[in-house]
Amino acid sequence: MKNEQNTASNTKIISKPRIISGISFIVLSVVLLLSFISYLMNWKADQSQAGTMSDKTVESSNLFGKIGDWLGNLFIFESIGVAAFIVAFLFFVFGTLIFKKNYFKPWKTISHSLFFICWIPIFFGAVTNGEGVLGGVYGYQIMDYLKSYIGLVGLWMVLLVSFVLYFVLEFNLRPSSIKNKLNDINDNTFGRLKNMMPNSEEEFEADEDLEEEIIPENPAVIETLTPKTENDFSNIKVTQDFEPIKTPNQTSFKEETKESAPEPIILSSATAQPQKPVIETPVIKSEDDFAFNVEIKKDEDFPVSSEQQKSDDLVSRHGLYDHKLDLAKFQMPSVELLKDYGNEEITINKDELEENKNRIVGLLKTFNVGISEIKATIGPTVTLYEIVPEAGIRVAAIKKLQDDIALNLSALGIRIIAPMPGKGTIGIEVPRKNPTMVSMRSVVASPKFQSADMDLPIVFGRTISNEVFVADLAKMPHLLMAGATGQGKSVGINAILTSLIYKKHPSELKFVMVDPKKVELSLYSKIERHYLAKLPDTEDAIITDNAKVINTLNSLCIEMDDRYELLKNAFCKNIKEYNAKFAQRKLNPENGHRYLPYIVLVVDEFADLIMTAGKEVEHPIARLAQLARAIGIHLIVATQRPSVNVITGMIKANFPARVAFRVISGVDSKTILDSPGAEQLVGKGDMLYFNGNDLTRLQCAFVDTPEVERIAEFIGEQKGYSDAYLLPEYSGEEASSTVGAFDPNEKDALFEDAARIVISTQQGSTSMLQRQLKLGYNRAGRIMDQLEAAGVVGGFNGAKAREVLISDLNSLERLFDELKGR
Ligand SMILES: Nc1ncnc2c1ncn2[C@@H]1O[C@H](COP(=O)(O)OP(=O)(O)OP(=O)(O)O)[C@@H](O)[C@H]1O
Repeated sequence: MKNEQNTASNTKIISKPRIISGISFIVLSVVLLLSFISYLMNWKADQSQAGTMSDKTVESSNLFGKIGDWLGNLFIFESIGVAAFIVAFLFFVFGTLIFKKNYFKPWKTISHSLFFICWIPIFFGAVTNGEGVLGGVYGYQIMDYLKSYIGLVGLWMVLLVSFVLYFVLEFNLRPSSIKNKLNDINDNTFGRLKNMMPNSEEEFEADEDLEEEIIPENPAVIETLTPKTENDFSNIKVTQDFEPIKTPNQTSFKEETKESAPEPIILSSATAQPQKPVIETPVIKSEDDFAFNVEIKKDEDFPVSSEQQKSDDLVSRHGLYDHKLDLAKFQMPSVELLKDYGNEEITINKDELEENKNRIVGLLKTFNVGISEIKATIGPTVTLYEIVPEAGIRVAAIKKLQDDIALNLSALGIRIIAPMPGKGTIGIEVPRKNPTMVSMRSVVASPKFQSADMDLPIVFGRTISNEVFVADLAKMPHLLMAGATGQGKSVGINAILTSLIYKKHPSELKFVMVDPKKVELSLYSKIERHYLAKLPDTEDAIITDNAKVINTLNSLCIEMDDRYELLKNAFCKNIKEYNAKFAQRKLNPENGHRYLPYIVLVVDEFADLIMTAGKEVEHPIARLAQLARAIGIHLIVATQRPSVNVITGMIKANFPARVAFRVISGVDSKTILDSPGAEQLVGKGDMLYFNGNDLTRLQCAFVDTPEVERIAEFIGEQKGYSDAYLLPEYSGEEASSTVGAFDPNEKDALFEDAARIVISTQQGSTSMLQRQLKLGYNRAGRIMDQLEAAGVVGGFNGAKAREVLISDLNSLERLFDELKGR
């Protein structure tokens, strides 16, 4: 309807003079065409009549009489020979253009025509050497002129070269496109011929070869597009009422049906070259014994892409790819390997409970804080007293009493949570006199952990309400741990590693272990050929030398980049999708695809590393922390000294999940958790877990060294891989040059504004800073260097913009605070 209206309005726009001139041009083109044809047929007679226009006694043999003669003589004989037909054609083109019909592209048509109007007469002049009318006088004379200058051979060369050049320039012909065209022709003709022979083995192989040639990189992704047009025949139903068409002869309608039905097109993502599949045509035999081929497109008729077909075939022959097959007999460690520490049931000491309650109530009363309700929840290490204050009592007033309450209860580790998140209460955590130990065995055996449907489940221990607490490292996606010496950090790391080992097969998980203290992680060397990753040509998988850490971190960055490349080629968003696709045999190992295990980097004493290697360690860690989550590299970084020069803003910004064991001061607690509280913990695995939003107090599960040893031995005794998982080689020269340390005194006045612009636009570009802040290049460049030194952006990256290392403005503000504190 809309189209009709459009056409109607289009017709109305054409004015009468336009119609008249359009028709005139078209009529003139027809007159010219017929006159020229007629002239060519009788040119000798017609030519002899030239100049007898006014003589009525002389009769013309041209279709258009003497005018026809005259036109033919003028355009063909006296000028451009048969190229005159192009003039007639141009008149026709002008006519259609006046009618606003876009049958021809005006400038292209004119330029093509002009070329041939020049070339054809000379060509025919050279072929006929001036005999006849094909080249016209113009053609002959130009040819003659050229011949006298450049000779006959030169003339032909000019003609040929100009002809070839014309095609090359006009149609943008290049050797590659010619090859593609030839392939197309080959595909369309020979391919079709082959397709006409169903079940032919050669046909399948040929297609497969062709497919492989076209999509070498990623043969897996082929989309099938089914054009849904008005002509789509998918809804045609052959019913019993169908009356066969009766014709006396044997007739086939196959050709006709094919023409009208649109053919499905297979578009390969790599080449986007359409290929036409064969559609089977059922043959209906009519009474009259003629073959009537009807095409019915059913869903199953739509071709499955050959890659899909291939992977389906492979899966049906060999089943899904099993990454565990190399170590098919590997036995996961049993819970029995962990020590049973006896009864872990929480015993309620009513006297202790009552005493604490009375003290709290009494104390609050002396400070005029009325309580309407009090409730106790007993956990393994602390008891949580939840208070509902009387109406009108300010939370801040209770918060202020924290020290007084602690003093009065004469207990370490009192923590006041005012208000309790999600509840209308105030929480007071009071450590128990006899805490219950949480064994690793009890939490590993718990249904919550056993049935945890997570990529990298970690069972930390138990919450304040004695529930098993399980978190997914893959979601964190990196973990920062801090705690003063002797407070349970090493046990915590062992608990994390043990949880992962209990849940993941060696083919699914690899650890890169950095242990500057040399003794903490040495137990794990026994599982080197099962669970550890290392640099090629290194002896020990567990890295104790700080110089080697830099190489390993940079090698992990290369592994990360390689993995991103693999994911990109496989059109996958994350490692999970990628591995699933690999298991379905959709990714060809010959193209570098492989099953990707998760890699967990564990750094036991980060402070030590930062002190010795500084930015050289900080940069790759920050880079990994920022980018590695999608490709399955996760970081666990632990430190004894949570000071700001160890846990820098750049590190903190990229580690949303944090664990704090007991720390020495409130400042340390603020550094690690962004809030106080960790200094109030009681130690021995009492910890706070911060997931970026909520703070949860947990009792870490206890796993002793002999238990870890037993697990490592159990795994180490089993058949492993021939070597540890090898990381990509890294040669130190690749290390990027770094700018000096950030100096707050030399900070540009616009430093913070510039940082905010960079973070909000996520573009580390100097010219963008120039534009936004209206600065000269030098100053913008200086600010960019300062941003790099502060860890806001990455190093200079050639022509590309610098990598932005901080993802949001909140993290940036925290970095500013931290920089001010330096
Ligand atoms: N979850 C826990 N449950 C019970 N006791 C614990 C727990 N964690 C630690 N402990 C006790 O605290 C001691 C010290 O723990 P751990 O070795 O983990 O400390 P650390 O923080 O690693 O110290 P360092 O940094 O000096 O190595 C342990 O030997 C153990 O007795």
